[in-house]
Order: sequence, then structure tokens, then C-alpha cells
Amino acid sequence: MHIHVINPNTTASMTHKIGEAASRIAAPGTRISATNPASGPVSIEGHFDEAISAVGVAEEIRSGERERADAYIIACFGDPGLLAARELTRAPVIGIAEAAFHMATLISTRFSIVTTLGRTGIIAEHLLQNYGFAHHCRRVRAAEIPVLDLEDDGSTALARLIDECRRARDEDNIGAIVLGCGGMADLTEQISDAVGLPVIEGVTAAVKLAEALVGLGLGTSKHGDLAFPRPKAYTGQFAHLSNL
Ligand SMILES: O=C(O)C[C@H]1NC(=O)NC1=O
Repeated sequence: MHIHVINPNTTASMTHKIGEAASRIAAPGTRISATNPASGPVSIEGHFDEAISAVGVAEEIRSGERERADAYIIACFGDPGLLAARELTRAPVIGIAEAAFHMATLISTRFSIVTTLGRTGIIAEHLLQNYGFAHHCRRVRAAEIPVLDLEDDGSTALARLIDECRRARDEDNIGAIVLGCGGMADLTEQISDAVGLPVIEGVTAAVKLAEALVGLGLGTSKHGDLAFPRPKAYTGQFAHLSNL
């Protein structure tokens, strides 16, 4: 099967890192492709960035449809454009936050999230509410690191993440930690070893969920709100989307 992983920000090094993490966990016979939109924010650190990146996600889904991808992963912890993306395909589309929440509740009764910037915490809180996991999550924490510090080996990002994860372990009465950024896809083992708790990272969780759904012959339902968009004209820069 072919899983198309979409990094909604436009930082190619993060896209490559995400694709490598997905490929390492993928089952034999699963092909991973990782792309990012040509246009959009270099990092997603708030509501405005999420909104802009959602258009790029939709465009990546449309290109994936031409290659008949078997499943899609939206590799940003805000799951930007998830429902819009599901309207565009019969394949499963999985957001990394949703995937991580599901996995965390299968191995623990309570988890905490450790993400990048405190200002994006509300986005995770909204997702927890929307997906029905709010009562499982003890706290949404932030290491206060800009997303692109995760691309800088000389930054203190990993040390700050580990410190915040240790505080979650010691203070939150939890059984697991969810990493709150696609850019952390290569840090799971280091953080779990340093903290001594199970650490769930959304990219790898989404790959296994996508393989399960495809294996079960399940895809996005086209009955109801996730049916293909109604044909209509789009104007200006979106004219190419007319009568999808
Ligand atoms: O919301 C965040 O902090 C993380 C989110 N931003 C980003 O560019 N990729 C992400 O996963």
C-alpha cells in the first residue's frame, strides 16, 4: 500500500524527517511518500498559520488522488484541514493528533501532551474536545520552543522537551505522554528513555492506524458530511478547484 504523508508547513527538512520516521515504522509492503505544499507557512504556530496551511493540505490531497494513494496522514499536531481533506477522497485521512490520542488511551487512562509553544495549547484542547478525549488528557504543556528550533541541532529544544516531559511525569499522575508536533517524529525513543514513560508520537501512530484501516478495507465514508464537495465555481486563485 501507499501512504502519502503531508507536512502542512513548507520546511523541507521537517518533511524529510517526518517521512523517514514514517518509513522506519511502516510494515513491509507499505510505501511512504512525504510531501509539503509549495506555498504556506514555514512553521505552524497558531490559528492563522493553521488556516493558511489547510489550503495546502487540500492541494496535496488532490495531487495524491492522481497517484491513487491508499491513505493520507496530516503531519501537523493541529490536524489542519482534516475534515476538508476527507471530503476530497475515499481513502482514510488521519491527523497525527487524533492518531496519538487514540493510541494513548489504549495504553493509559490519563496522558499529558507536551507541545512547542504555549499559545498553540488551545488548539490541542479544542481537538481533545472535538475528538472526545478531553477527560483522558490531564494537561496540555508547552516546552516554549519555536517549531523550527526542532530543525536546529544546536538548539536546546530536546533538553527543554525532556525537562517538560519529566515535569509531566512527576506532577500530572499520568501513564503516557503525547508529543505535540510533527517535528518531534525523530525524538520518541530519546525522550521515552530519558523520562521512563511511554511516549506516543503522532506520525508513527498514524502510519499504523492507516495500515489497519486499509487492511480492513475501510476508508472515508462518502455518506453525509464527508461526501465529495458539491460542484461549483471557485474564483480567483482557487479557480482551478471549480467543479472538482
Ligand atoms: O502546533 C505545533 O506546535 C506543532 C505543529 N506546527 C508545525 O509546524 N508542525 C506541527 O506539528
